[in-house]
Amino acid sequence: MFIDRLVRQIKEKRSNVVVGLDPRLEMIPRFIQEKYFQQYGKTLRAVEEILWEFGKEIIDQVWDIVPAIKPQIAFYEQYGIEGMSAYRRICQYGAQKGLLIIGDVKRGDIGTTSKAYAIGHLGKTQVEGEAFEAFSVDAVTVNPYLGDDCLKEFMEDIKEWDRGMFVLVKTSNPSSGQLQDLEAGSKKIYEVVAEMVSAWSSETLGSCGYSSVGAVVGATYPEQGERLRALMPRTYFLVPGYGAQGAKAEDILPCFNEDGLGAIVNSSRDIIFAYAKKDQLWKEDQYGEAARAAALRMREDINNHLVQQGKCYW
Ligand SMILES: O=C(O)c1cc(=O)[nH]c(=O)n1[C@@H]1O[C@H](COP(=O)(O)O)[C@@H](O)[C@H]1O
Repeated sequence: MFIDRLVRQIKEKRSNVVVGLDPRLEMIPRFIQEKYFQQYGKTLRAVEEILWEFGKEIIDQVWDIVPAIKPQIAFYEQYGIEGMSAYRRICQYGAQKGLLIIGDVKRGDIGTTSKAYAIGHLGKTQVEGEAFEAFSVDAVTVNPYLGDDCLKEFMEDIKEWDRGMFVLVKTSNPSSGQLQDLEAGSKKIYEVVAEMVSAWSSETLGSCGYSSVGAVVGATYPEQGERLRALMPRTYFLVPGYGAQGAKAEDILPCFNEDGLGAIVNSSRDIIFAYAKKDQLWKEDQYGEAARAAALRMREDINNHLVQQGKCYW
């Protein structure tokens, strides 16, 4: 099952780090941009190759030290078909390198439309009896705010194709409390969503004891993280917000269970653009090595904190 593959990789690599691929064109080293603008002109075709070369190098540098990468589709989609082509090439290459791919697509719509999203991003698209993997990845992020019938459609493809999903429960952004923290009867909205996710989680338990249906829980809200950990003991958390959004290792500790498992922590900008940080001495063409060093630092930071709490699996 997806979750067993994830936990196996976490243990083998002793790493709870997910590298987020959120490529911002203007931050990609100039020498890569110039190479392809010379070849293809200032076109979307050039951008496809720039996104591909940049992402491939990051993958080459981190595949052996992290269990998963999380390409954020918006950063590709904004460049149209060419951007989506780069997204697909990156997902396929990451999978070839043995990484689990979490497509950060944040989809969710009425049932029938969700089904089409699920087929495109998790399953196989049928054409006259022939099956094609369009963007198929190991897991996707899903927006649950249309309710259960939306999640049900993703569940079908998760079960059929052995995939996973991470459902937005408590997001990391500053305004996340505006709706998610509202009281609904005696509960907060995010607690109601957590109960929904927990129910779906129980249908896809792997042999590791966790479920292929996970939850997104922002690192920037440690108190809510603790509450959610108690509400969803068997649900794996995808925890964004470490690094650039200000969360530290101590903030993500409540998202882990006593067994040292239960959470994977994403960082995007701080890793992939580590070479450009003011306090670093990296040259532009060392951007991949800088990303590897940043991912290793993050792995050690989190592992040291887990050890101090007695929450480690090794
Ligand atoms: O689903 C997500 O991944 C996500 C949920 C959330 O609550 N907060 C959040 O930041 N994210 C994503 O996680 C990544 C964070 O990027 P950095 O802030 O650069 O580390 C972005 O791709 C966001 O879209």
